Amino acid sequence: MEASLLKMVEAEGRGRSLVAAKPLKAGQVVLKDSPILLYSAFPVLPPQPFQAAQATSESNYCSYCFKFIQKLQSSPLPCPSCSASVFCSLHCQSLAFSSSHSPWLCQSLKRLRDVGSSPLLNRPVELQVQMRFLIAAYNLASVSPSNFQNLLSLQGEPSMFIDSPESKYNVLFLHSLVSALCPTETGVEISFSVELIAALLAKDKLNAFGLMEPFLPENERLVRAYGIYPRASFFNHDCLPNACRFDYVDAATADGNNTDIIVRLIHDIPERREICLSYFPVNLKYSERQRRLKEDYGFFCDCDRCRVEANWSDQEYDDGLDEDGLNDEEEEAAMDEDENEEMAADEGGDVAQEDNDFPHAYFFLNYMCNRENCWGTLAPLPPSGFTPSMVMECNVCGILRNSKELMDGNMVQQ
Ligand SMILES: C[S@@+](CC[C@H](N)C(=O)[O-])C[C@H]1O[C@@H](n2cnc3c(N)ncnc32)[C@H](O)[C@@H]1O
Repeated sequence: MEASLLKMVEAEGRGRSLVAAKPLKAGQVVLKDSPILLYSAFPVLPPQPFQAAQATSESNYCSYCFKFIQKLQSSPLPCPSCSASVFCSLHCQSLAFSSSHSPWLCQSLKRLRDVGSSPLLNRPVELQVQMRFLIAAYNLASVSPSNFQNLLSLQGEPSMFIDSPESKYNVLFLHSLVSALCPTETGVEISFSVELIAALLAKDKLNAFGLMEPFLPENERLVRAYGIYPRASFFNHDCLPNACRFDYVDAATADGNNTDIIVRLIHDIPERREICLSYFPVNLKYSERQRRLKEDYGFFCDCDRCRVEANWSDQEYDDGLDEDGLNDEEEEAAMDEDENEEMAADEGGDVAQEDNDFPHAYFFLNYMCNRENCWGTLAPLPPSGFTPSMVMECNVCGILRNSKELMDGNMVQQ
């Protein structure tokens, strides 16, 4: 955590929360976090019958850094033992062998992938991916006990997975698989009980970030890998976030940390204001947002936007919403807000948005990407010194736009 920028506080009804330790600027990077655990989002066993011509499969990605291998110059290096895991370079391979692809994990995956005897055969994809997470977590306990403790310190209670008979059945099944794979003589001191398996699944569900495929307007954007980012996990949700996260998995990063996530501020933030991300695209309707927050994160959202939209009927939502998701009245409100902001900025003041009936209108016009089917959030590039950047970057499609020309849809570069 950038201790000078963020402070962790306990907030009533929201648990640990991150607040600005001082006034912060639009575009400022408030956190760069590396994963303590990464695992593939692909099922352990390929779908049956396996389509060789399938556009993407596990072997398209480096099993260590999750870069798209076909984009790279060098030919991929399969793991000599399990061969289903491939690496983009000798460097990634040797790092993986001493961490995420240890001999135990490699053997476990090999057993689970054996179509003749795998207990995961014909099991749902979600269960197979949960199994991947659990063996990665067990492996973490062995190769890095301190990072495993970090994982255990994240929010997530076993009850989330053992209170309903169906999810309890899955936990018992996954527990039996993990137990069968665990060596009797193990360096892991923690017992992987049913309760721990349920707690780990809950921690994964509440805290994992998805590393996504690049955006293509005509395709649904799939998750390539999931990661546990111990510090980024402390950001709470808001349906109108003031920060958003970026990742650059396929980029050639100088430090080799291509799986890091970077959290940047969308606009200026005063000291002590909580910094929040949105846990999903901001264009979702009130009922859909509340459903996802309840089912996936176990809470009811009472943010400014939800308080306004709670009184809307579905009809009101649909009436007259145009491409940017705003109706005429809202658009006018947002335009006024825009003018207010310019005036406030000229006067060196802040924009008061609290009393706005349409807290999202200003946000949608200024910070939501208007590229077809993108629904990403725009944040300025980092300021240079005290000078704010006029270039906004979309955290989904990556497009760069000049903030003054945003409403005309002009792009700077792709
Ligand atoms: C990724 S964690 C965020 C950090 C968490 N508050 C903690 O103490 O570790 C997600 C969990 O935080 C809580 N949370 C996040 N946003 C919230 C909000 N807007 N209102 C209430 N609880 C929230 C929920 O319990 C959610 O499952």
